[in-house]
Amino acid sequence: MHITKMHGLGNDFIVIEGRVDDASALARALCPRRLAVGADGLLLVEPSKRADVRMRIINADGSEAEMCGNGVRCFARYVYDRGIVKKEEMEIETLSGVVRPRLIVENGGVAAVRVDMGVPSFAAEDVPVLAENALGFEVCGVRAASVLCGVPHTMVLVDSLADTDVDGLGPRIEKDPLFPRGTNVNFVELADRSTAYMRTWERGAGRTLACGTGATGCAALLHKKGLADSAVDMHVQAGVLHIELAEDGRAFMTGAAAYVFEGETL
Ligand SMILES: N[C@@H](CCC[C@H](N)C(=O)O)C(=O)O
Repeated sequence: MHITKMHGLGNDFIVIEGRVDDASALARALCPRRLAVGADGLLLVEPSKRADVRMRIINADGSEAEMCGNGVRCFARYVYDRGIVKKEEMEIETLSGVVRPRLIVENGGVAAVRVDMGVPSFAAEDVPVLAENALGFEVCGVRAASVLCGVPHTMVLVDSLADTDVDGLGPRIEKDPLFPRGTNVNFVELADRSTAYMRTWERGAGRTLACGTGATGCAALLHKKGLADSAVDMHVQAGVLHIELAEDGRAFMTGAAAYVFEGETL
């Protein structure tokens, strides 16, 4: 099987075209690090009746997620570079709806990708604890807030990321009964109104180096709480995601999408 390895700020994916019989089993076979190719998830390229192309994201543990922010930037670059979609602005169908990436092309190459991520939701049907959500609620002994940005996210504001036990607290919050679908967990240290630092523990993938839907959802939460402006640089471990929040609630994420290698599985 032909595979392409890509990453968005260190959040890495194996991109596969063509029919896959058991995507969950394939993710569990290919994603383990050291033992296989190694990745946070699979991105499957499929035809779409509603958009230019369809993206499926399968987490490393075999579960299927509704959306993936870093993944959709990689995916957009992939389908553009291969002529599967011959447009710099395209529509990609995901399980959470249609997202709209725009490729930023410089000197004939894709320098970055800006994605219209839609409107992050704080609605009662999307996040389980709306009444307290805007100001935070208690989970696993810490204050948190939730947002749906394609996938469910929980944000914990911390004074110091260096003093935060991401690997200890992350999996406990991910599986807390408060979140029937599970949740991604983002620990955020706010530096000023337009700069934040974050570390993420992902549902179905564990600790990752970056999370696009997480950065977008957290910027939207910070803005909603009055703690941040409408443009925020979210610093993840391997770089920066720039998030812009429009008056109508839409969120735009801009960041890199890079190739690692291509190859054939044995
Ligand atoms: N890393 C992604 C999110 C991938 C899905 C997530 N693990 C989930 O199950 O919700 C991103 O960049 O958004």
